[in-house]
Amino acid sequence: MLSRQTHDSRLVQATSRLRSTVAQVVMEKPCILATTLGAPGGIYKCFEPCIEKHFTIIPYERFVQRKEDFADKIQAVFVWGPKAINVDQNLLESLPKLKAVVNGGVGVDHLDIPLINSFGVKVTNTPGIVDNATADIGMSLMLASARKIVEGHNFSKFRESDYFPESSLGTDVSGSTLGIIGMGRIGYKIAKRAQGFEMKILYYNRNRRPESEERAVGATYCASLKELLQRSDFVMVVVNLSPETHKLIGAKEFAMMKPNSTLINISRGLVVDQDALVDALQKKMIRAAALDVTYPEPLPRDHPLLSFPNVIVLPHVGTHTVETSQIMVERMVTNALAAITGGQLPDEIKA
Ligand SMILES: O=C(O)C(=O)CO
Repeated sequence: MLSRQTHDSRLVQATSRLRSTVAQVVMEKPCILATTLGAPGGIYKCFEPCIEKHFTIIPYERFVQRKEDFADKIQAVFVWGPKAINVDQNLLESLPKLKAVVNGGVGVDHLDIPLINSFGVKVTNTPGIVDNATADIGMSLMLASARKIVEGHNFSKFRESDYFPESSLGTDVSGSTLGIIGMGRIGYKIAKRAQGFEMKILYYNRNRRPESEERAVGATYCASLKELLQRSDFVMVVVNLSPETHKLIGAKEFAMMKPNSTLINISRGLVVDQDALVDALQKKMIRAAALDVTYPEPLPRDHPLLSFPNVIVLPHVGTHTVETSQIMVERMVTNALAAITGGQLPDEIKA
């Protein structure tokens, strides 16, 4: 029989061996820097197992505290859309082994791709995966605004009398005209859905879609933004943010819209001039607005846009479903693995 002392000392040795093996295994996996995935929204927590199969996750907050321990181990930065930390010169200089900046979502306007590429680092996104969820949020916002869903809910919850006010009357979606600005993959999915609501569909896009595609969703091309704005009851903004689309919808454009029209923005906040939107709402130049995106995000709680009963503001949740986010994370992992192992990147974006 072992003495108690020998037994204890062997136990200590075995535990320490186990710890160092575990540490070694953990460290053998490539490290990724997780920016915003670990934000209070908890997204990162939901998808940890999928990432941890292949990588050791270094949350940004831990990295900042112990840069010297992690800097030369990190091979990919995970960025969850525009709410991410800035992948700037400083960060890039501090990560000598970095192979890829892996973005969850399709828009990459928050990334300086030429700068990142100049460090020999690749950039990827997750195209295609986000289309249905983002189109759904556009439809949800249009329906919720038209039928005053948020106001109805607030009435049920906070009412001071039992009489639903006259101002609670909404507006019809079925049979009305939807103008889609930006007819890429998401715009097209919106047109498909709107067809089911028997809407007249107009679109404005850099390139006209082939006639067969227009026919398939019953969409009519507008040669000018002005024509679309003048004819639409609902204007849905779906373009990418670029120098050409920065504040594309401003005072001049609001003046072209129908007084009973609704602006829906599911692209990027900066495509709409928010001061001009506040002004248009104050002057009743449009009926309402429904926004998934703003600048900044989230909007400060005392922002004038939050004071209008006819404005709905979401905290940029276009892709926030369990299913879509799961597939996005899986795709981010695939892209990161490809970049680290020198394989073919499924979704590389070049400057
Ligand atoms: O995919 C993106 O870029 C989004 O922002 C979805 O809302």
